[in-house]
Amino acid sequence: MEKISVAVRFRPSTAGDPTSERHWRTEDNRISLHRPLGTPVSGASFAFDYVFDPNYTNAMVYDLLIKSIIHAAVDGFNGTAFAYGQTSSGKTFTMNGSEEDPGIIPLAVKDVFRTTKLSTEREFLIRVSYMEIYNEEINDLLALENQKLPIHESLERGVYVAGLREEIVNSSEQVIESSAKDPMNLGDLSNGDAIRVSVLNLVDLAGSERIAKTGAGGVRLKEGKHINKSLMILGNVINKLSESGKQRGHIPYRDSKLTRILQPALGGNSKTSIICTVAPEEAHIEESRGTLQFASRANRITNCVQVNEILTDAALLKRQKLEIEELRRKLQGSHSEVLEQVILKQRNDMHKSELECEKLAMELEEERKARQALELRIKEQEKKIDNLSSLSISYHDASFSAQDKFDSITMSEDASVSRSDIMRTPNFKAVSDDFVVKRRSIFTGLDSSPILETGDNTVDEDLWMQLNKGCVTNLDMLQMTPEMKCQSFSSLQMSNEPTLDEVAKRCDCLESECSFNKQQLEELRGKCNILEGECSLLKEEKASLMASLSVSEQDNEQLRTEKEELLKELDNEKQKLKELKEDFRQFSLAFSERAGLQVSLYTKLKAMMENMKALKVPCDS
Ligand SMILES: Nc1ncnc2c1ncn2[C@@H]1O[C@H](COP(=O)(O)OP(=O)(O)OP(=O)(O)O)[C@@H](O)[C@H]1O
Repeated sequence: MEKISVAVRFRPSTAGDPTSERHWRTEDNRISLHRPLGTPVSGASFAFDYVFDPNYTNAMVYDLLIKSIIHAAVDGFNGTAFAYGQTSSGKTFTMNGSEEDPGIIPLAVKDVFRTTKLSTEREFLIRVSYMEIYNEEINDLLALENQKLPIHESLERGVYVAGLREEIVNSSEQVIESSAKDPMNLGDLSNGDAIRVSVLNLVDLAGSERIAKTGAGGVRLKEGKHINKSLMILGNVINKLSESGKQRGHIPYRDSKLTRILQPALGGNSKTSIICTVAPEEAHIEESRGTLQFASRANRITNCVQVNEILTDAALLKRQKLEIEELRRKLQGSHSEVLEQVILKQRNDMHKSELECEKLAMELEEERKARQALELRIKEQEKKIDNLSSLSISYHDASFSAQDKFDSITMSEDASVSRSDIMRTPNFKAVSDDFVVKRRSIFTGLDSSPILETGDNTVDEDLWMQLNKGCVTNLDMLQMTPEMKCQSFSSLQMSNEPTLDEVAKRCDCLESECSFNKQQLEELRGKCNILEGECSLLKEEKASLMASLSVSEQDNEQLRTEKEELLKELDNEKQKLKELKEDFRQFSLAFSERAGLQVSLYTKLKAMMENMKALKVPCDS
């Protein structure tokens, strides 16, 4: 996008009119209208790309405003420069200039030839046409028979005047001086390459003043009306284009020949500069304000500029080959492959996480089993503890009954050994010499009371046996240690069943084991919870992976479709290329046939001429 450049140019005031200084004041690129006393008029201050006061020469105006357009035209961009302003404000002076101060058209023409000659890489063909728009009719000024020419539009040429003569020129001297409209085609002929064709319009418009002000009548009035209409539509087009996109609406390019021809220059594909000429005198203030408003609106227009290329068959072939290569490259390095890799990676990731999930599930299962086993073991141990406890209680009861019995047979001299002491700590209290078993040779009649009223602290062997109810005891040992203390008694008593001490110890042991197992169980539960959490996280991850996989697969599907379309396009292009090659071949054939025909015609003509000459000779003689 490129803005239209707009400059305002003041011509010198007519001799002896000092009023201009008082009204228009310029400062850099600003102009403002002031009252005779010097106060600024509101709404009459303007800013442009350039403001040229009368001190600026045409060459300076050209350098600052037009030169870049001319150089761009040589590079293949369309260019337009036109002057707009009321009669006698200096349009023609600006566009054509004088001998001493050549205007934009001669300066541009010279510059075109100078620039094209400097170019060593490209060849140029310069064609010039020259026309006027008069009463909404287009007349060719190079071929006066070409009148009322129509405007056509085509894809290759855009908008153009059909039938307008175009002269090929090789130097600036050959270019016909113009004062109306001067479109110049700059064709860049580079062998085998695309041809750049740019159109340079250099336009000198008619005066923009209102027709009533001219006081014209008759033919002049009709002419004025057309000019007026044409410029009014130019104003409308500029107005519309200066508005923002939505408000813009329809642009009435087709309402006049001028706007139709200038269409590319106004909001189209062209670099455009407008020079608005202003007459500085007081009498022209209103017209000047109108010109400045026009300029101000034009300054808001943006064009869309691009190089114009026309392709020769060879260039077209080359271009299409490049396009096909490009399409192929696109297909090879297409995004779909990248996406496929992404999908593959996602699948791998998903597979990994599935495996991890399975592993975790197995671990969890093992942990669960271990927990169950542990719980079972704990239960068994608790049962055992219960059993042992009950056993301990029953044994305790039993020991008490035994004790009671012993109490009755023990001639205890130490009353300090109490029942409760024996119950709590059966081996704790040492009872000295209070009970000693003594072997007896003959023992009978023990049923009711095996305790002998011997008066001493010994019992015989059989009694001992009966009291112990078959416990295996080494009585020899007992005999050998007849003075064995009560402390040994319990071991004798419980040779086959655990002692209370052992039971208590075992209980303690089992309890500690149980509490350790419980602790372990707690730890396992915690571990299980963590594993379950991890497992659910993995499940979530899996779900999101599945979702992204399905999105990727959709993308892939779309890309596959695109790829297929591209392949179809490629096939079409190949087909076109084939057809073009065929056309080219046909064309070459036709061309060579024509060349042959021309040669034979030439030979025939030559022969005829010679015949005629031969016939003529006898006549003269
Ligand atoms: N910048 C300038 N410096 C010197 N003289 C100028 C300048 N601009 C215009 N003039 C003179 O002013 C007069 C009117 O200028 P010109 O003929 O260019 O006006 P115009 O706008 O083309 O008028 P019209 O619309 O009738 O063709 C001419 O004599 C011209 O030489």
